Amino acid sequence: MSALPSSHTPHPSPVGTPPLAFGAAPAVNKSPYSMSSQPFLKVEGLKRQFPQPGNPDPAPVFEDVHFGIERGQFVCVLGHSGCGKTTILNILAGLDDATAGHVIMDGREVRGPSLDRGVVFQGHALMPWLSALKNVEFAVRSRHPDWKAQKVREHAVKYLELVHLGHALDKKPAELSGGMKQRVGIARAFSIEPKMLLLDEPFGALDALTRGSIQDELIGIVEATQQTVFMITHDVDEAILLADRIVLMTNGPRARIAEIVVNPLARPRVRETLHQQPAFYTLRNHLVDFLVKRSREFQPGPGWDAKNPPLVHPGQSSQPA
Ligand SMILES: Nc1ncnc2c1ncn2[C@@H]1O[C@H](COP(=O)(O)OP(=O)(O)OP(=O)(O)O)[C@@H](O)[C@H]1O
Repeated sequence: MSALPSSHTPHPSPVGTPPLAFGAAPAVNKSPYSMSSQPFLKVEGLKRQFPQPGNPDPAPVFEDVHFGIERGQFVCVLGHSGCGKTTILNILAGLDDATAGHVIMDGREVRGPSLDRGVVFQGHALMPWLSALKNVEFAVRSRHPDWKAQKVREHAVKYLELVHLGHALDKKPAELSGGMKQRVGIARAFSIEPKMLLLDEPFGALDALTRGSIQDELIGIVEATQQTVFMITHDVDEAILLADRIVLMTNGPRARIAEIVVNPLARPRVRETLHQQPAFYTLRNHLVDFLVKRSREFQPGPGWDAKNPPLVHPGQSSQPA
């Protein structure tokens, strides 16, 4: 147990809090080439084991997981099904407890759900009896219980407009398409202006066209707010489009972080022209090669250190993170 102050709050929902006003970004270290020794989010020695009936000591899903995220960084995690990505996200959200290790965010140990962290899951998790607006207002009120109704409404509308849902404020989830529901979920998570946004394959169930347009909206909001993001995806192109860094996990059980890949593609990134950048295919091939081959055959080489996974610049030599 760490002596650090806990970031646990009595709020039951992990929907988020505002360390920064919308548009007023803090100083951000977005350099893809440096990582401070005390990053904004620090994951140390994380391990998760799920004891089973008759087997109290099964192989852990993952172990010895260490990484950091700087404030304002967008980090994607890639790895095969079952390596523990969602479990890691749940632990970051404070919705699950690690068997060993801990997570420090902004100097405090994560020990439960908090409005400091907004979560968007693949399933939209909206309240079906409330309109899009009321769903977002509910989150805003939980974050700002002292705000008057008009202020709550204006704040909620602002975020729904950012995801182009200004015309659908009064529609209930059953009246919205899958993409629109995910947009409401994204507006809700951003509306409480969390210190950290956790996205668990939020676009996994959407068709390619809808997925592309929501990705574009996400890029716009993240750039405007300098939001710190941890996102799970199975889509290599999505990771290349969105991430500053891509965490590559080996297959489970006993999954670990093999390496952390630095995305060299300049921002702002435009989906339609990204593949024209010379570094695009080097990066893409590197990620696909990992998923197809190296994720299952991973053998730590000499000098590989779980506490300091190599920071890889595809096409160049690697260095410790
Ligand atoms: N509550 C639980 N009890 C027992 N086993 C669990 C529990 N939660 C997760 N697991 C197991 O942990 C492993 C990792 O699950 P997790 O969902 O984190 O993987 P993942 O990498 O996110 O997979 P996917 O990409 O398919 O979503 C799986 O084998 C899963 O069955």
